[in-house]
Amino acid sequence: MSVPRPVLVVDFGAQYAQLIARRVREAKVYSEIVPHSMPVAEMLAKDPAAIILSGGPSSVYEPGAPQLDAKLFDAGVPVFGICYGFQAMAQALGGTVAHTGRREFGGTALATRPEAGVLLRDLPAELSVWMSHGDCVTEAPAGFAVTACSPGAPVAAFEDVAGRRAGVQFHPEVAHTAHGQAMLTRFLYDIAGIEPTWTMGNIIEDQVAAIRDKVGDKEVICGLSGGVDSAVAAALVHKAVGDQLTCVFVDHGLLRAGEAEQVEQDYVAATGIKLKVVDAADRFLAALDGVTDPEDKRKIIGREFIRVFEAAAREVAAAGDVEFLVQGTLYPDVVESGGGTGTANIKSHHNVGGLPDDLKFSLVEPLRTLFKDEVRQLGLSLGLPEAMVWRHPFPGPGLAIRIIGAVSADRLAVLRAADLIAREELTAAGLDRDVWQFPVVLLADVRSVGVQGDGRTYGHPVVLRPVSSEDAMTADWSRLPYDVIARISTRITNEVPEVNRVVLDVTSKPPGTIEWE
Ligand SMILES: Nc1ncnc2c1ncn2[C@@H]1O[C@H](COP(=O)(O)OP(=O)(O)OP(=O)(O)O)[C@@H](O)[C@H]1O
Ligand SMILES: O=c1[nH]c(=O)c2[nH+]cn([C@@H]3O[C@H](COP(=O)(O)O)[C@@H](O)[C@H]3O)c2[nH]1
Ligand SMILES: NC(=O)CC[C@H](N)C(=O)O
Ligand SMILES: [Mg+2]
Repeated sequence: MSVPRPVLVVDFGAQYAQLIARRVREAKVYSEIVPHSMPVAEMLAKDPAAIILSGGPSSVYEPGAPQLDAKLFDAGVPVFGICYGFQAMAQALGGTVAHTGRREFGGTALATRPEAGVLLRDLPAELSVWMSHGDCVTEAPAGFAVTACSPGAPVAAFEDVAGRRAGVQFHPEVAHTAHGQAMLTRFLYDIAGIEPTWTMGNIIEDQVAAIRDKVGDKEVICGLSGGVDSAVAAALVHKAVGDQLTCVFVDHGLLRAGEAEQVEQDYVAATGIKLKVVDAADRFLAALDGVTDPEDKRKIIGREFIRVFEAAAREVAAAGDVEFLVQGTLYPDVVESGGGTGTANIKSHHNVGGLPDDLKFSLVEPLRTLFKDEVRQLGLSLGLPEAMVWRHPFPGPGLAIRIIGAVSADRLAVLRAADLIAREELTAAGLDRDVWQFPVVLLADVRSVGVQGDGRTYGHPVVLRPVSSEDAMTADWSRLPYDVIARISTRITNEVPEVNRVVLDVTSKPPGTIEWE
């Protein structure tokens, strides 16, 4: 298999390094992330087609800030700097970076001179871009044309087209920057001269080869949830090692109505992969008894999953232990669990931060650097049914992190009933594909007074949390039609006796997250 020349994304500790790599893939160009600490000679040894310098939390002029070795520019490789990378590039090439006291965060108006370069050509002269900076470039290096400015950044973009170098203060990689993808492709195709030849097919080939290499002739189990990520991971592993794979579906008692039955029937029918179903509801509920702290719940669930996989592995293996566990882990699971370069722990996803310390399996996670929409495309390429590929995400810890308070069988039954109504009404309104995910949350320790049938009630509220998103990294609350919300509210309060109030969550992410715990 020939390895294409990579576009290297040099990570300066950015929130969005993976997002840059993902946008490059979207432009059908192969990319790899490398740490800023990698020596330039090592970067150049990879024969990069171009180099993109990411953002980062430091200030270039502070002692100890990650520096850019000017030797990078001697090799003639095309370079694109973003935010910190733009500032580091300016400094290394003799421009000036300063702290002017004017910070810009979020949507910012950009005034451009499209004709002065290539990057912004044919784009509007006024653009709304996403900024996140406190420092700015006040003077471009010699030989660079200034192609844009904003109220807080006198030099918001520069280009040296002949030298195949450009940079921007804003973030073209985030969905909120207008024409961001167009700018990145301009750099890749028109400045760096790269041909768009890389496809998802390459991911499949590469991963299948890597899995074969890692697993050899050993037995493998895969945690299968019925969600798209594990279905795609299992399909890849099945392609690589065939019948050495057994999938294990854990019914932990925290599932939604009808879910276990659906996985048991549909999955095997659609894929023909061996499936083992484990009923582990009692042990999960016992382990969660009385636990209210979200992180405690997540760690307990992560541990119990592994214990169940271990027991299942002992039954699956004809001889000896099963060494490998496949999980459908995606990049947002990793970065939210604090697994990025210097990133914070937001919540421990059960399959990453919630894994027990004594984990003995070697993990096989072919989707670990990808985002959900890429995984969906992969699923379609692998021939999985549309209904499986477009299913809304459902978190592994299930309804346990949608009951705010301790988890019990009674509370689960209440939430399950309310959740089913919300799902039914969303589907009936034909809105499934307009919504990314629709958690229903039970505020189990909160009660409020109501009046029903002329009598007083003292019941629990549920929260409707429909959101729109592209990759779960950021999200907004879905503007569902009021009549759909009204129907859901009426049905829940009529049909679920314990619930006498329905509220709507109108928080974006950030500052909220999608799930409440
Ligand atoms: N009930 C379950 N039984 C077995 N494995 C599970 C279960 N729930 C989650 N997992 C494992 O944990 C991984 C992460 O869960 P996650 O919910 O993020 O992915 P998914 O369920 O595959 O896809 P989706 O995000 O669409 O729900 C899964 O890919 C799977 O390997
Ligand atoms: O498998 C999972 N295990 C987990 O522990 C977990 N926590 C959150 N999620 C899902 O991840 C996405 C982002 O969630 P948040 O905005 O709530 O952080 C959303 O799609 C969430 O449903 C999880 N999935
Ligand atoms: N997002 C970034 O890369 C920020 C760069 C630098 N820390 C600044 O504040 O200007
Ligand atoms: Mg899931």
